[in-house]
This record gives sequence, structure tokens and C-alpha cells, in this order.
Amino acid sequence: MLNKHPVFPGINGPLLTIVMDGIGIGSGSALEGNAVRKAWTPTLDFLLTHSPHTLLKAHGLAVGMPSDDDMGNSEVGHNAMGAGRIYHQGAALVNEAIQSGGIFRGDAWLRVIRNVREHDSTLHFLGLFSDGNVHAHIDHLKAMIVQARQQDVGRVRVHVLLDGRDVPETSALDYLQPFETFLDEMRGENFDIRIASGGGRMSITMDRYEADWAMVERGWQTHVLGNAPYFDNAVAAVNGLRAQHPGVGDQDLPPFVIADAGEPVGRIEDHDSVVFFNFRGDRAMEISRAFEESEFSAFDRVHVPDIVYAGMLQYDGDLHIPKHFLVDPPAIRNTMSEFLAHTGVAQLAISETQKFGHVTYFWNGNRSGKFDEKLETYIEIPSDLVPFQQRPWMKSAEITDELIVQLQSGRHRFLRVNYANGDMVGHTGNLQAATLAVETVDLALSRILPVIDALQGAAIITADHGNADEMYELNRKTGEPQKNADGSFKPKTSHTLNPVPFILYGNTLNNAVTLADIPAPGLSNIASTTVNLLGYEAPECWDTGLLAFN
Ligand SMILES: O=C(O)[C@H](O)COP(=O)(O)O
Ligand SMILES: [Mn+2]
Ligand SMILES: [Mn+2]
Repeated sequence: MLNKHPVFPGINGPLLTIVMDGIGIGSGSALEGNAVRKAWTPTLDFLLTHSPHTLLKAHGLAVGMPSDDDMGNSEVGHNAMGAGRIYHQGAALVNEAIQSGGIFRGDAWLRVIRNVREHDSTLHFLGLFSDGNVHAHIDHLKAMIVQARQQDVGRVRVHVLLDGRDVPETSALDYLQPFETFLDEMRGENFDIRIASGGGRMSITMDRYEADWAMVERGWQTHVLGNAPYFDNAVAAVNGLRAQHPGVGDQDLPPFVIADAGEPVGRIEDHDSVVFFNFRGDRAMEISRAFEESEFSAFDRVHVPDIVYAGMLQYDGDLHIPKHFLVDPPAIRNTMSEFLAHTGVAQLAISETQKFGHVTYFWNGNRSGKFDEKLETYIEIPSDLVPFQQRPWMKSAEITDELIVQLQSGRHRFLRVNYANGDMVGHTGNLQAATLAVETVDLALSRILPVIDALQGAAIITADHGNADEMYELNRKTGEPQKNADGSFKPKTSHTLNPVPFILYGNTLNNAVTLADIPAPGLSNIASTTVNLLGYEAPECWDTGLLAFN
């Protein structure tokens, strides 16, 4: 239960938190590639001149990543907003577990190893193949390979999901070539190791929130059944696929299988072990279910090998997905939703499919269930199934229509919404589309704010991390956009290290609250701010709020 705030009785109407996913504020970076500055955003511009606002740190240590070189992402951003404090996140926890060796002493690892030794079978590693550190890190994969060899595993196969989304757009060979050298060094008479299959992460395996199971089916066909075009090795596959699909970035490259004399080198067979080495859960859940569930209807698996499966982390503790995992996930407790539910505050969470789990599962500390069925309403608007540069408006209008109905219903005291546009379109690397995406979000704001006023409510307008604010790769030293050999700008598909806006909107707040001057504010300060606006004191375990009360 939350206690009443000592001086502030709370706003009269509803409080709405608007997460403009992937809309950060770049400083000094050249205008050319900044879709947030390029976009025509009369509403945001008005807010940034008339409403109390500040910038929040949304990357690195401020969101529980291993270092300040790590960009923010949706998981750690929404975790921080919803939990009110910083937890060491998957990336950091796996590093620690590898350093201490704890990962290799755990039951899941021992089980995986015992199985392949007992049956003289194959150990498979499958996951996102880069150092992006959002879903996975290649160093974790290498550490496990070294350990497997030490433990006398005889045969290892690696299934690589090409990134180009958390790292530069066409960087697959920068990871594959050194990795092949590493495999050459590891390989020996008693240690047979090869890459067996792969493909772009947005083309196979890593769907999320059940937006498009066909992606996972293609991944299953590729990794398990060995059913995709054959190549001699992964470098040849990437080169060959790029030649066949000019202009397609790594994330969208189609699947491939490595074969010798017309036979795939590493189908997943009975008695094998499979480690899915992503630590982040949203895009790991569906493939884990495909490997683990006996009753499964999302697609026809054709053949279901009898294997030992383990995830890097447990991706959903309520649903126990997967059953076995190498590292304990962060124990995120005392979230805002839980406190509000126990205090009797009715809440709404709404977004489109691509970000639905962000405002529910991530926001609630990676829990998929509700704290109180009666008090909480979750609404998912189905996302389009097209490349988002073709529909940069995505489902913002439909979300806004429904959100306005829900606001006016008077049923919810606290509401949260995520607009996916700045992020999902930002990841395409298409500046024109990203500019439209930001304008789309601005248009949504212009529709919502008058409704908030009419209800005597307030809104917090913020973001989880940057993305659309840098659509060209920048030269790290000069800050200038990088160019390709032909003079064109190098598109950037990943998130940024930039801070995000925090805007407090409320025509009826009447100077009752102002922004306090707290040092280095970040996303974890939002939860306390939220409950304060609702008229409650923040729990002591949370980071402080951003408000001063007059
Ligand atoms: O999964 C993705 O799409 C990217 O790796 C990260 O984007 P998100 O953190 O905004 O979801
Ligand atoms: Mn995001
Ligand atoms: Mn993103």
C-alpha cells in the first residue's frame, strides 16, 4: 500500500504516461540524420517551450547495463520506469556469472553437458550473433565454447542470427570472420565445431509478442530441420545472400544452412542439447516454446527432436519459460504496478503488438501476469505485418482512438501508452520514414493533450531510449555523419546513447508542482514522480521523484 503524500493531494483527473519509444534528444549531432529534429513537431515544440521539462539518462549504468558505452533498450528502459530503481540487467548478470564461473556450476549447464557426453551427441548454440548487448553478446558464446571443450564435449554446432539492428547495418562479416578464426583455433581432433545455420534476426526465429509466428517457423525449418538454401560456410552465405538481395541489411537477410556434400552439417537431432544464448526475453520466448512445449499449435514443427534445452536466462518466471536456464534473471520486485494495484488504483496499459509486452511484461519487471485482474486493463492493437518504413504511422491512430475512449471512460486513474514509431521505424535506417514516424507521434500528442485538459488530468511525456534521433552513423570523434564510398550517408539502425525528454503536462497543475533540481536524473526517477502526482508518497526503495511541491 502506498501512503498519502504529506502535502500534495494528487491531480483531479487521470495521469497518463506516454512513452515515445526511440525518441531521444541528440546534442551536437548533425541535423542531417536527426529525424527528431527534422520532423515537423508543433506539439513537442510547444511543450518544450511551455511545460516543465528536463532530460533523463536512458543508457548505460543509469539503466543497469554493464557500462556507459552500452546504449539503452526497451527492456532496461521500461524495467527502470516501472520498477523505480536500477537492477543489474541480463547483460551484466551474465558477465558476472561467467567471471565467477557460477554459470558453469549451475544445474542447467551441467545437464546440457551431461546429456551430450552420455549420448555422444551435439551441443548446439543458437542466438543473436553480435556484441550489441541488447539481447546477447558474442563473448558469452565464446566463453561457453571454451568451457564445452574443456569439459570434453566432442561436437558443437553454432546457429547464428545476424544482427544489423543493435550494431551497424551490414556488419555481419566483422563478427563472422574473426569468429571463424576463433573456431579454427578451437577445433581439434576431439573437438568438432562449426557454424551450422543462420539468417537475419528479423527474418527468422526472433519474433516477439506473437506478432508473426511464421518467422519462428522459418527459424525452426532452418536450425532444426536443415531446410534453407545450402552454402559451404557462413561467410559464403552472407556474401551470396547479399549478392542475391542487394540493399538488404543483415537483419533482413534470408536463412541459410551450411552443408557438406549436400548434407546439412548440423540439424538438431534426438539427444542433442540446445543452448539459446540470448539473455533478453521478448524475442526468445516463442522459439523457446517451440522447443519445449509438447502441445504446440503455432505451426507444424514436422519433427520435434528429443533434446535438452536451456536458455541463457529464464525469460518468464510466471510461465516458467524456459524450464532450464543458465543464469538467474534480475529479481525485479516492488514495481509501480504492484504498489498501485495494492493501493486500489485502476490502471490501463495500451500499445500495438510490437510494443505491447513493453508496457506490460517489461514495465512489470518481466512478469506477464497482472497483479490485480479487476484493477488492470491491458489493450493490444494488432501491428501491421509490413516493413515499417512502408507504414511509418504504424497503429498510432488506432491506439490514440482507443486511448481517448479509455481516458474518457473515467475507469482508469493511471494510464500508460507506448508509441512504437520512433523506434521501429528508426531501426529500418530510413530517414524519410523515421521523420514521418516522429511526426505521427506528435500528431497523436496533439489529439491526446486536449482530452487530458478536459478531464483535469496530467501527462508525463518521455521515452525509453533514443533511436530516430540518429539515423546516420556518426563519426565518434567529430560527431559528423559518416559517408559511404559513393558519398551517400551511412544509415544507422541501432539505438543511441542520447538522453530522452521528460515533459510534465497539465493545465490544471497551476504551479502546485515544479521540477526539482536533482543530479543526473534518469528513467528510474519516473516511478516516484508518477505516484507523487497521483497523491502518494513514493516507497523508500525507489529512486527519488523529479518534483518539488510548492
Ligand atoms: O529487439 C529489437 O527490436 C532491438 O534489438 C531493440 O529494440 P527495443 O529495445 O526498442 O525493443
Ligand atoms: Mn524501445
Ligand atoms: Mn528498438
